[in-house]
Amino acid sequence: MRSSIIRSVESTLRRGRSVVSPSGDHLLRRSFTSAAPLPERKVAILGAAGGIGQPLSLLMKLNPLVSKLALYDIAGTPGVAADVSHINTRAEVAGYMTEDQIGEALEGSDVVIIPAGVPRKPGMTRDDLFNINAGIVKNLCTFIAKYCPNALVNMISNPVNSTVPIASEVFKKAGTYDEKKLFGVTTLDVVRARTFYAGKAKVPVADVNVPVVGGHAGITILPLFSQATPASNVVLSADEITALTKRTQDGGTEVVEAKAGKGSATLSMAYAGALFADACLKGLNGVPDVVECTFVQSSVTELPFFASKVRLGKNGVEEVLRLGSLSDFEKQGLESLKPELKSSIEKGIKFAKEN
Ligand SMILES: NC(=O)c1ccc[n+]([C@@H]2O[C@H](COP(=O)([O-])OP(=O)(O)OC[C@H]3O[C@@H](n4cnc5c(N)ncnc54)[C@H](O)[C@@H]3O)[C@@H](O)[C@H]2O)c1
Ligand SMILES: O=C(O)C[C@H](O)C(=O)O
Repeated sequence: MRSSIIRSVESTLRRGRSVVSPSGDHLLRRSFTSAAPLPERKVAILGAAGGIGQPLSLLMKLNPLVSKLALYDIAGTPGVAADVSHINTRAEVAGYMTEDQIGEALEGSDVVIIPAGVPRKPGMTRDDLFNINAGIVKNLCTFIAKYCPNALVNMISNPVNSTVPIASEVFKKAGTYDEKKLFGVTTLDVVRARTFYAGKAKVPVADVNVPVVGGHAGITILPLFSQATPASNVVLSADEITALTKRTQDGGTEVVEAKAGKGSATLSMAYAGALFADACLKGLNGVPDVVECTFVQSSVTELPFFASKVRLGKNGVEEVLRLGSLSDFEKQGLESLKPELKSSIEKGIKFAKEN
């Protein structure tokens, strides 16, 4: 017997409503209150045949805000595109492989999501991926500047703390940089913080919100549990907050170790990437009050890039929100993360300038 949730998803899709919401906790929340036709929106995924790329392609095919889905990878895209294209949802799917097809994949894109590059193995830091992924990201961003300079770019490839600055430099060189349109995807940190907090605070996970600020690597990931909602149903000790913070910071490593050499988070990342892309599409479509944490050009601290809550709108970033009040523990965490984040940002900028 078909469950009521499946009937509800189907009827939501028929009405052209959003299936995933940026807060991730109300799967069927409507993105529009009127029955106005949805605008055409093209999404391109670069690295679409990979561990993240495949489930992300599936989730974007399920998103009724997407009218065209372009799947690009250096290998394997025809199979992924053929497979996903059989799903009876709105998005028209096309697969592209090799650089002579990347222009067609990118042209007309509103949002470009980049999960291209190598993942970690146990014992590695995200920065250990720099040597390979910096070149991949730089090359892909050169094509973005050429074929879809106005697209919102969602950078997933690690190390995000460096790949976002690399992208900014490539776009600056090409004369296409718009700081409102470049995002490091840090949604997985928020997804993890929500899950871990709900377990300890004994509150329903679907209701939880926790801002995560800073960057996306180790101690640069700073969850603000003092701002978590709803309030905990049990008193959380300082030790418990420290443990929750550490678990959020080490969430990626927890998965890398559990996968024991077979890569890093792919399924939870695809979910998080789909939430963030959905938020970008809603912003572009004029849905009000779409707020997500993301790593962007920022003046919230003295660092040129920083993750914090950002209001998304028709042009991408509408407003970078301030951090709000922090506990003493979080203030300390903020000061401790700055040197590492600064050096990762500078490393990315230096690479892009010299190569
Ligand atoms: N931001 C985050 O929170 C987050 C979370 C998880 C993983 N990641 C990062 O995402 C990246 C991808 O992870 P994965 O598990 O999907 O890896 P994967 O190896 O499974 O897939 C990567 C894909 O990228 C493709 N690729 C390589 N070079 C390319 C190029 N020049 N153009 C297009 N495609 C190219 C590969 O063919 C492969 O299909 C890694 O760098 C990983 O560290 C980030
Ligand atoms: O940990 C990784 O290497 C992948 C990703 O950044 C994550 O947070 O899961």
